[in-house]
Amino acid sequence: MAHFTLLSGSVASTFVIGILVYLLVVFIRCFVKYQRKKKFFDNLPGYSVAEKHWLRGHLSLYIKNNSIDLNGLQALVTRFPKYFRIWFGFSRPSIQLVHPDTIKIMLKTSEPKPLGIGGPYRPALPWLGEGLLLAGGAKWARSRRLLTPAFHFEILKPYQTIYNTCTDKLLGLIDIYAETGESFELFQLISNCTLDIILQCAFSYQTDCQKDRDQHPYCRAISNVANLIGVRNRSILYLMDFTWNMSKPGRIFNKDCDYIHDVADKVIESRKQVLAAGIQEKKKYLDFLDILLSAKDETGTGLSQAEIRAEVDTFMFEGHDTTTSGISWILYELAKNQSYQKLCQQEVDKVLRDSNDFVTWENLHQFDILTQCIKEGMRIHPPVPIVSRQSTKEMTIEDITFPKDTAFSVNIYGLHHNPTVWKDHMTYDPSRFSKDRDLVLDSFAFIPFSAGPRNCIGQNFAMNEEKTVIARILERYTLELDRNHIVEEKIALVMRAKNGIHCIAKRRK
Ligand code: HEM
Repeated sequence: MAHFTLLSGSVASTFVIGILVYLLVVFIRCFVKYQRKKKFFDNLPGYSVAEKHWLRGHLSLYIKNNSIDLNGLQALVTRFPKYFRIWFGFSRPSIQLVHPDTIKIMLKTSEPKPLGIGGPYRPALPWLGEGLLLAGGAKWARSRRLLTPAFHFEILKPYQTIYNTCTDKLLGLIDIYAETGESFELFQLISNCTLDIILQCAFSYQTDCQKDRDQHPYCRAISNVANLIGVRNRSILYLMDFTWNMSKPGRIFNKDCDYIHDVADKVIESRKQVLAAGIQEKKKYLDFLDILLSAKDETGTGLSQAEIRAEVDTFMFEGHDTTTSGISWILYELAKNQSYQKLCQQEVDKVLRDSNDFVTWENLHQFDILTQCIKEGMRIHPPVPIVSRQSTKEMTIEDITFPKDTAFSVNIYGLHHNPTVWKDHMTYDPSRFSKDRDLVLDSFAFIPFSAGPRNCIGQNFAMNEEKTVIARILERYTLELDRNHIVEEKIALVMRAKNGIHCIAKRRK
């Protein structure tokens, strides 16, 4: 018995020693790997290693007041005009690409989005699933092929009626402020209008969201989840799924996600039943859902219910906050630069002179100055300021071979404000985009819609919407900025205004 106890004691201690040795080996390997990674990334251009906090890395230099410090970012772009490295925490280096030469190497690939812990797209995953924005590899390639017909010009043409009728409602609301001369917050009004538009284009969903968005549970849920993605991205506390899911905002997010999925499932189901029953609906246009339901790949296989839902949700997300940001900041620049606003108004008056308050499909191609002003607005205030990728193989950029799994960001804001690419980058000068100007631009110098195989599939939809809404506003009003209100940019998933954009509308006719 004593012999057995002795034996089992020695087996146990050998086992414990074995585990300890194993843990030591794992620890040493991780440590060596980390030291190698640290040495490689520390040696790259960017914030100095001396400024790096042992836990937060360079986060407190880069992020101030819950948002990227734009002056700090500008200083980095000026010092390192091709790319720079930032340590997000002690173990997460990020390479920020800010020049066409470096950006095009990444954007010509279809490298996936970083969806791991701490990745900026991860919080959107429970809502959007593997829709086109977040999918990678073969799944993304198939979806991209199946969804491309949804943005054919024959499909987009009838949406002009939706853009115009939704803008009618918007103008009705601005009229109330114009009558009293009271200043109003532009971002929210535009957001309600673009939500109205995308709800109708995505699945013919009619709501009263422009009048009272918060009264409509679906619209309220969409606003909540979009805001809560930002909340999660800004706090280190919510990095892990379980801390997020247990937190109050996490629980609201999950509840609203379930509700949004439920609504989409019901709409898809009832549309499928109509199709199965062979009922011919009298429709003036095909919405995205119609296209998704009829899409088939080479083998004749269509999209599953979950896939269709993910794409509808992706359109809701990508097709609403982005256009809100674009339209609001373009109008802000026109209100600030009255001479360009006047030039646009003259052009709009001429183009729309016989059109009876309606921007037609043909009109869209007649806006030359307006298009220049829209592009310059999106250069200064890119609606999607940063997009990210995770490399799946080694990549050589500027003679440096970056290891597999490097986190890259295409910093569109940095690119559009890179003084080696854009002279007087802070000056609003729409003539940069004039056809008469012999400025030869690199095709990767101006990329509000990204570029390459993973560029924005909705860019024509977005440009048509922006032109229609802005032309109709300028036809009826002259906008001025409220001098008592300071407007500040805030980089989130889209470019926001910290305290909104307050302006005054004066009726022209
Ligand atoms: C001013 C408006 C818009 C801007 C500035 C914009 C910008 C962008 C950018 C920069 C990307 C690349 C994202 C990334 O790489 O992570 C993107 C992708 C995408 N956008 Fe847009 N977008 C706009 C409007 C729209 C609209 C209206 C829709 C749909 C109705 C849409 C649907 C998408 C989709 C589905 C993707 C993913 C494409 C893919 O990965 O294949 N976007 N957009």
